[in-house]
Amino acid sequence: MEMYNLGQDDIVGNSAPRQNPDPIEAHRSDCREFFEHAHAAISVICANLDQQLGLPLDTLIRRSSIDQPSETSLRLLLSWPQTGDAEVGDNRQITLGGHTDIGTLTLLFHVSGGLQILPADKDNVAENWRYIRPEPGCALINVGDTLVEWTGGILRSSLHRVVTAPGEQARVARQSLAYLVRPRRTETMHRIQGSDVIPPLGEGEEEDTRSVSDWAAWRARQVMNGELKPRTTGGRRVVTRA
Ligand SMILES: O=C(O)CCC(=O)C(=O)O
Ligand SMILES: [Fe+2]
Repeated sequence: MEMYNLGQDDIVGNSAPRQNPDPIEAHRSDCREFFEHAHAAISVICANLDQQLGLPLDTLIRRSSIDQPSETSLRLLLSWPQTGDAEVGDNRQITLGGHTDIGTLTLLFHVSGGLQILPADKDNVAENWRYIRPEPGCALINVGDTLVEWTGGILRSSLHRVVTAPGEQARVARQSLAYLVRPRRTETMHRIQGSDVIPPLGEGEEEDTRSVSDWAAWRARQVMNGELKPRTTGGRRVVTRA
């Protein structure tokens, strides 16, 4: 697996420009347009979530504004074709290990198969992972861990991974794009207040006062050191507005 992360701040001008590889530098304005479109799509999703969560309109999108510094990025992923016998399930290679996305929302653009999720109530064994078939003309939306924390576990971030695609697709390179939305840097991990849907902190629960960046760095470190096993989190049942 090869990947390259293109920073939103770099492309839209929230920070000094970085020197990216030539094919990107030659298409800076296309990249900017991509970020703007992707952000517009995220705004629609956030507005719907605001409504469902009983929050004032724009609560969520204001926390991920495109013109404020954040760690939002566009990840370009490439998995090389698998050599050998990929038809046999056990021989499939895992090219991106099981994880949850750390930010708020992810827009995933994929054309060939290979993405799998582990349904929330299932054990992490090979036969329980399900392929997610790409739908022509559609992007896949993932909820990330930050939104789970902000909503007191109402929203769910699912464990997912990339393996060799089924059938003949195993013989072609797989390319995908993940627009990984992170909150603006000034935001904290405090649970969102002012909603009658998001539960208040319960007994024994403590407010997480860390900045989103400190929290994300801590979490990534924990996963890397093996102290935290990535798993699906959140998904509390609540009554939402019609
Ligand atoms: O390439 C894919 O389909 C998934 C990528 C992904 O999960 C990620 O970059 O976080
Ligand atoms: Fe992911």
